[in-house]
Amino acid sequence: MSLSDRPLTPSRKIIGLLENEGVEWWRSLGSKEFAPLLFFGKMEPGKLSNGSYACFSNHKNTENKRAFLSQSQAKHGLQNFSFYQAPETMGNINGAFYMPHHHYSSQHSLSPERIINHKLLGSIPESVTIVEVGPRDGLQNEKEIVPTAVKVELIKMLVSSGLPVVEATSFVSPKWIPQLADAKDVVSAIQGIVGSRCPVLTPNLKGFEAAVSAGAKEVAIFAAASESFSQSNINCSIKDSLARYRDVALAASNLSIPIRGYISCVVGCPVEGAIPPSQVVYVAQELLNMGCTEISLGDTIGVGTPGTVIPMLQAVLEVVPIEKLAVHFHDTYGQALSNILISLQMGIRTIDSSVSGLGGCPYAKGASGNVATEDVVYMLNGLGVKTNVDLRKLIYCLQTLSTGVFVKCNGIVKNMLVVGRMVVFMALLHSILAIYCHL
Ligand SMILES: CC(C)(COP(=O)([O-])OP(=O)([O-])OC[C@H]1O[C@@H](n2cnc3c(N)ncnc32)[C@H](O)[C@@H]1OP(=O)([O-])[O-])[C@@H](O)C(=O)NCCC(=O)NCCSC(=O)C[C@@](C)(O)CC(=O)[O-]
Repeated sequence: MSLSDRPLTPSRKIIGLLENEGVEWWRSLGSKEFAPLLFFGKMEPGKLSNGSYACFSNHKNTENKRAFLSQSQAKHGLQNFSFYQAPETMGNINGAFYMPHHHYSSQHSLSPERIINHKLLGSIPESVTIVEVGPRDGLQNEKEIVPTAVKVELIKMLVSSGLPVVEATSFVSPKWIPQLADAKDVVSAIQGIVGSRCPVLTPNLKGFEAAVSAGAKEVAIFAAASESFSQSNINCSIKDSLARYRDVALAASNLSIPIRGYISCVVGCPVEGAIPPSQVVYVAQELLNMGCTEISLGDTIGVGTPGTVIPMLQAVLEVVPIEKLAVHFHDTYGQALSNILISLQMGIRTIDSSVSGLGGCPYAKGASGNVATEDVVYMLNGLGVKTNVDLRKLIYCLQTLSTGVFVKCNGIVKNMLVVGRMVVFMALLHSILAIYCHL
């Protein structure tokens, strides 16, 4: 679950209108606290009962102030409320979202000096590189195929939020992953992008050559620490995969193309269960030897806890320099942030994540999405760690995902491109409710 999906809780209770005029008006009613709020789903008046006021306003509405509701009004007035809509936001959903103009701001109460000297925080790096994997890891897992133009738009929005690396797609067999069959078009369309690196996955030389001719400047190969997972994911043994990857790595090195190496199932496999750190170490050493510039350790099915992740990281750190390591956690059991925190405490500076927690793994049934990028950024902001990511822009991207372009529903992003379809549905629902209430 990402920030945007969470229900209102007492700790997230304050609802504010973020236009100055509205805030002043609200203040005059006695409210002292303001915070941006974002939520999805139908809003229940009861959840607004926080001793404050619920306020919704359409910025274009000259009757702006009347759109504010007092708490008691809110209880009765929400079925047809107008809501704040940022000028740049598309869509209109009855009770669906509230666009914040402000950052979510997580704060810390320690000065930089105190953080450095703190016994638990002192080893956390000053800055972290976030590798956004949503367009690849997220979209490869969607049941419906997302149109190329939408993918490209998503990548551009992610880049514009300041993410330094946005993994764009995979040059894999379209028979295996039809969702990414348009890899060539996606890569061609993002050629003008500046400011972020956009690597792509390549499972073999065929994929590597296609990626390079489409314009890819960085690639990633993906091995596994589990024999069964290697078979189901890339249809060969670990040993054979490493042989294939040596060819790719050599070709990449000849063209001075940086190559990242993934290792899947670093703590657990859907078939084999617990994976011993020694298996991860073996694959990591091989990837390093063939020239990988970075190694990303994937808890593919999200079963790791600090109890398994720490020994695995300690073992890998014996062979891979820390600056070459990245971590890639899925959030099946809500352990991703704790695993990231301990990775940071161990000095790791590269974190993979996926906007809105998109993802899963086509070959690991039940694996939930990657840790949500917005949650990672929120935590890092709170720790005073620099990421270069503008959380407001990221949230805007996420909202576009959830409203104009996709609708997120029970953890699955369904490609809708159907603001229209949705609005019609909502209008119908609204009419039915109105008739029902009238009767
Ligand atoms: C590896 C293969 C290709 C082997 O697939 P295969 O069927 O064993 O290979 P093949 O060499 O026998 O080829 C079969 C067909 O695929 C074609 N082919 C072969 N290679 C390519 C290519 N590169 N691009 C396009 N087409 C390709 C090839 O030309 C042939 O076409 P046909 O003659 O039948 O018409 C296949 O198993 C595959 O594509 N697997 C992809 C699996 C995948 O993408 N998994 C998800 C990514 S990994 C992941 O998500 C984990 C990660 C990274 O996020 C970290 C974590 O969380 O753990």
